[in-house]
Amino acid sequence: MFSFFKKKPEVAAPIANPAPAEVSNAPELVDTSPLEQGNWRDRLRSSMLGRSLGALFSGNPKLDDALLDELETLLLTADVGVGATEDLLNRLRPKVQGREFADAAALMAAVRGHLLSLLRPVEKPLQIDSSKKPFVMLVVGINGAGKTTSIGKIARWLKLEGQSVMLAAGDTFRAAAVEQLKVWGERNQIPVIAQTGSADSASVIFDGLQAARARGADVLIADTAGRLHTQGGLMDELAKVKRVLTKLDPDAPHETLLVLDGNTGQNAVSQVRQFHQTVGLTGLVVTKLDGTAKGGVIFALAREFRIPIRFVGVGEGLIDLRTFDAEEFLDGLLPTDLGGGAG
Ligand SMILES: Nc1nc2c(ncn2[C@@H]2O[C@H](COP(=O)(O)OP(=O)(O)OP(=O)(O)O)[C@@H](O)[C@H]2O)c(=O)[nH]1
Repeated sequence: MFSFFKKKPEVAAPIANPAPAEVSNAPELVDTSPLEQGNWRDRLRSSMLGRSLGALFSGNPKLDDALLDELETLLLTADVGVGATEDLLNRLRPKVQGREFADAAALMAAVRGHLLSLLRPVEKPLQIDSSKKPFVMLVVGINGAGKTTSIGKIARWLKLEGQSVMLAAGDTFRAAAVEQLKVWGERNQIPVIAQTGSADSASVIFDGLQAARARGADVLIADTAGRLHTQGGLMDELAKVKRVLTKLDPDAPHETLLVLDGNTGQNAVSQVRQFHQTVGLTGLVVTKLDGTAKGGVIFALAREFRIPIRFVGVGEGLIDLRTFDAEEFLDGLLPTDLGGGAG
């Protein structure tokens, strides 16, 4: 018998199931503009990778081995990772030695082309499969990565796309996280299923799925408590959440998203590995790329795991989410003012 039948779920927001047409008129929505795909450059320009590549390639430097050594150091420092850096350098070195690049801008264009080829395979936007009703998204990650904030942003985006969304407050460790989720829900008229005094995340999420089914919601997004990927017991709890969901829907969750702080550096690689082993990830969200994140870890992750990057977080506000677009990301990250053939 499951202990999660004992607690009575609490619904923290109006149980409205608005038709898509009502959504954009809902007065509670703070901002009804869709996700902006523009202004990536504004948001990403302070990243270390962008700034240091700009400095390296400006002033038309001599194209030689010393420049490539500097490029190598720069990429490693910006968390691009040893594998991805070596791949790039192994391609560039013979071309630089054979004087195939007319100037720094042409070399920069080759760097961009290589980085783009790394990111292309992970540029797979989230698709909500309407045959799964509700489509269940489980959101996991370490403490403070930005899970709850990202859920608020994704929920708002889905609602603007015409989906009816419900949230399950499965972060039962941190009372403030439940409150935070309720605030996101209230602002966007999205029901939030929570339990008072429950320590069992699986229980809340199970209730959430039952409630979402009962109300015919299109999407259920389940928050979970932050945990270190090295904490075996807490990781087991996530596996339990998955098991419990399959009691109601053998295919659930349909999307398991790991939220990663873009400032985490190479540790992100071990986070992805551990979470993937425990819950089988289907997508990544990389947050806080608007700050001074080094910005390179996305390349390391793309090369190592090829798990789709669904979204990136570029700020704390509800609209500060972007569906991952490799070209836009590179345009935002890489310097543009070298002149010549860097386009
Ligand atoms: N600048 C910036 N801040 C962000 C972004 N995403 C989240 N944050 C901030 O990061 C902090 C942590 O976010 P939460 O959403 O509470 O993180 P969490 O993973 O739910 O945290 P736990 O519940 O402790 O595991 C908050 O101050 C957010 O405003 C982002 O894309 N950019």
